[in-house]
Amino acid sequence: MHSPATPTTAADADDPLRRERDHLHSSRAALRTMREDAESLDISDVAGTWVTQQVLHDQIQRRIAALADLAHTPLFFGRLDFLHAVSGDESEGAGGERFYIGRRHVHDAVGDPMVIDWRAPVSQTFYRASRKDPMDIAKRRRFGYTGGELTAYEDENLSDPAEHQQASALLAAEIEKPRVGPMRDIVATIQPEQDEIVRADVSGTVCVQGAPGTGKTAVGLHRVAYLLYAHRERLAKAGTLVIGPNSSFLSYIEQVLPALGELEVAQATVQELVAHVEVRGTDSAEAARIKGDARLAEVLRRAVRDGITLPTEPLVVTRGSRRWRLPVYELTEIIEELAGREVRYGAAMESLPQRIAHAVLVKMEHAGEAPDDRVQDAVARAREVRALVKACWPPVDPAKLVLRLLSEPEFLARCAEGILDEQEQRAIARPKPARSVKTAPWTAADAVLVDEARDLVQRTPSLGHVVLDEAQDLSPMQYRAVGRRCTTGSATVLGDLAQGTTPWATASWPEALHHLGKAGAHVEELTTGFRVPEQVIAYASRLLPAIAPGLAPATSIRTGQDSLTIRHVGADELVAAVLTACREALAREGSTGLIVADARVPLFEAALAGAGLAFLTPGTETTAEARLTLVPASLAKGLEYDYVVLDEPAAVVAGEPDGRTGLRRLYVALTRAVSGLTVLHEQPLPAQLA
Ligand SMILES: Nc1ncnc2c1ncn2[C@@H]1O[C@H](COP(=O)(O)OP(=O)(O)OP(=O)(O)O)[C@@H](O)[C@H]1O
Repeated sequence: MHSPATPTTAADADDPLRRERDHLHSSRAALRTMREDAESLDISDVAGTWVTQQVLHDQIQRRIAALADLAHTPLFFGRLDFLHAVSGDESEGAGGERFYIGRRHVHDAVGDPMVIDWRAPVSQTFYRASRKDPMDIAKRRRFGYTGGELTAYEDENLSDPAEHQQASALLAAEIEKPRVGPMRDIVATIQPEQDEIVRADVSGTVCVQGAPGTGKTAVGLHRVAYLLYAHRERLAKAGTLVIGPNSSFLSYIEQVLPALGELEVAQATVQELVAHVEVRGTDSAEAARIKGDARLAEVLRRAVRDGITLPTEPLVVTRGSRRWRLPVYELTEIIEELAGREVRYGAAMESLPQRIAHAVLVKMEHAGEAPDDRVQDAVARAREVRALVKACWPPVDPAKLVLRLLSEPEFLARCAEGILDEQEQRAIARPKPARSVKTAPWTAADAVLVDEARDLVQRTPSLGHVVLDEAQDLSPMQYRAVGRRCTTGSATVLGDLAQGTTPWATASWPEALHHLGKAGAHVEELTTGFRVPEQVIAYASRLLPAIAPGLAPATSIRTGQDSLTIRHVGADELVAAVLTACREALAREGSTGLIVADARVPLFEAALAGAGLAFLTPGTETTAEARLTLVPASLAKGLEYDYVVLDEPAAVVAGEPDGRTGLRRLYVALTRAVSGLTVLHEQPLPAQLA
C-alpha cells in the first residue's frame, strides 16, 4: 500500500497520490457544478398543467438530492486501467481506457465522465477481474480514505504474470471497520460471488441461502440499486419494495439505498403490507401455523365463492311495451361459465350484468329488433338484472368473510371440507364470535387471510421488484401475500434456514419459492462470512446439526484470535458479571449489543439504569456517544454490533415454544458480533455448546 509518510505538496506534481487527489478534487468540483446546474433549472416557462409542473419540480429536487456530495463518502473508490480501449457499449460513453469507479456518475463541463457509476457495465470488471481471468485489466487500483481524505492506494497488476496474488490490505481494512450507526453500503468491496447476485438478470427471481453475516441483506439492497440503474424506466414506474422482519431492522438498513442515490425504494414489514385490519389479538402457535398453511388459500377460495347461487326463476326484463325473458337454463349457463373461469370474483361480478344483457339482446335480435350498445348498457343496469346479480353473485367484503369463516363453525366446515380436519378447524375457530370487523381481535395471521381474500376479489397490483429479507420466517400464506405483489415483476429472496424461528419456518427453498409463485427460481448459496469472527462462527455452528442438518458451516474472513469468551458465573453473580462485560466492551471502539432473553429485558433495564449505563433500544441509531443497545433476543435478527454480550443462553432457548426453535434463536444471538462475543451463564449451556 502507498501511504505518504509526509504530506504531499504542490511540488510533488508527479506523485501518483497527488494526481489521484487532484482527480478527486476536480471530480468534486464537477459534481458541484452538476448540482448547481440542477438547482438553477428554471421550469417556470415550461408549458403544462400545474400537475406536470409539480412532477417536474419533484424530479429536479430528487436529482439535486442525488447529487449531494457527502463529505465522508468517497466519490470514487477504485480505478481500472484497461489494456485495450473498451467498446462503446460497455464504457457508457467513457471512451478511454482508464475509469474511476464510484457511487455515482460524474462528468466534466463537456460531458466527459470523471467517475463511472459502480453499476455501469464497465464497473463489473472492477468486482470480477482476477489474476486467473484479468478481463483485459492491466491495473486495478483501490483507494483508501481517512475521514473523507484520499490517503492511500493499492495496485494489482492483474495481467502481469510476475506479480503474485496478495491479500488486499485496503479491502481488509474497509471490511473490518468498526461498526457504529446504521448499516453502510459495501460498493467498494462487493465480492465476485456477491456481484453475480447483485447483477443477476431482472426478469428472474433469485433466492439466496446464506449463513449469518454472509452479506445477504447487503447484496439484496445493492441489487435493488443495480436494477433501478439498469432498468430505471420500468422499475421506477412499477415500484420496488424491500421487505424486512420488523421496524428495528428496517431502521437499521434504511440509509443504505439513499447513500447509493436511490431515494424511492419503499420499505415495509409483511405485517404492514397486509394491514387491512387492526391487529390486536394473538394466536396460539398451533392456530397460527394452520392459518399460515397454504391449504387455507383453497378454503378461502371456496368461501369467497360460497355465495354464488344458481337462479330458480327466469329473468324478465321490461323495455317499453315489451317484456324479454331469459329462461333459468340460460342464466345457469352464463353463471356456470363465468364461475369456471379464472377471473377475480369482483371482476366476474362486474361483468355478469353485461353478459346477461347480451343474452337479452340476442333475444331482441331474434325478434327482429336492432338494439345497439346503449340498449345493452341500459338492460345491464335494469333493476331486475341488478337484483338477479346481487342474489346469484353477491358482493364479498373480504374482512367480513374471514371473520365469518373463523366465527361460524358450519361455514368453516363447508369451506374446509376435505382440506382441514375437524381438529384443525376447531383450532382456528374463534372461541367467541366477534361482533364486527372493527372490534374483532384480529391476529397477524388473520390479516394475511384477509389479504388473500381481497386478492381473490380484486387483483393486487404488482410491483417491479421485491426484495424479501429474512424470508425463512414467513408462512406459506405470507409468501403468497408477497408473491402477489410481484406477479408481473421479480423477487430477490434472502434467508437462512438455520435462523428460522417461527413455528412455520421454511424447511426448503424450492417449497418457499413455490408458495411465492416463483417455482424454479435459482437458489444461490453464500458461504463466506463478513461479520462474525472465525472462532465465533465455528462455536455457533456446533448448533447446526440440531437446527438445520443439511447446512454447511460458514467460513469467515475474520480470523482474529480471542474473539470469544465464555464465562460461567456463580449463583446471583450473573447480572453484575454482565454489567462488567458491557463496561469492558464499551471501553473499546464501536457498538455494543447486550442480548438477553425477552423475559429478562425488564431485569436488565433496571440493572443498566441502576449502574448508570445509558442504553438504546434496537433500531435507534448508535452514535459515538451512545453505543450500548439492550437487545431482546427476539429482535436480534439481521442486526450486528462490534461487541456482543450474551446473557444466559439457557433463558434464550427457554423463551421459545420448542427446543429446536430455542436453539435457532440462540444461533441468531450468537452470530451478531463483529469483533468479539462474551457469553455469560449461570445455568448449564445447551449440550451442543458445553
Ligand atoms: N463484500 C463486503 N464488503 C464489506 N462488508 C461486507 C461485505 N459483505 C457483507 N459485508 C458486511 O457484513 C455484515 C453482514 O452483512 P449482512 O447483514 O448483509 O449479512 P446477512 O447475511 O444478511 O446476515 P444475517 O443472516 O445475520 O442477517 C454487514 O456489516 C455488511 O456490511
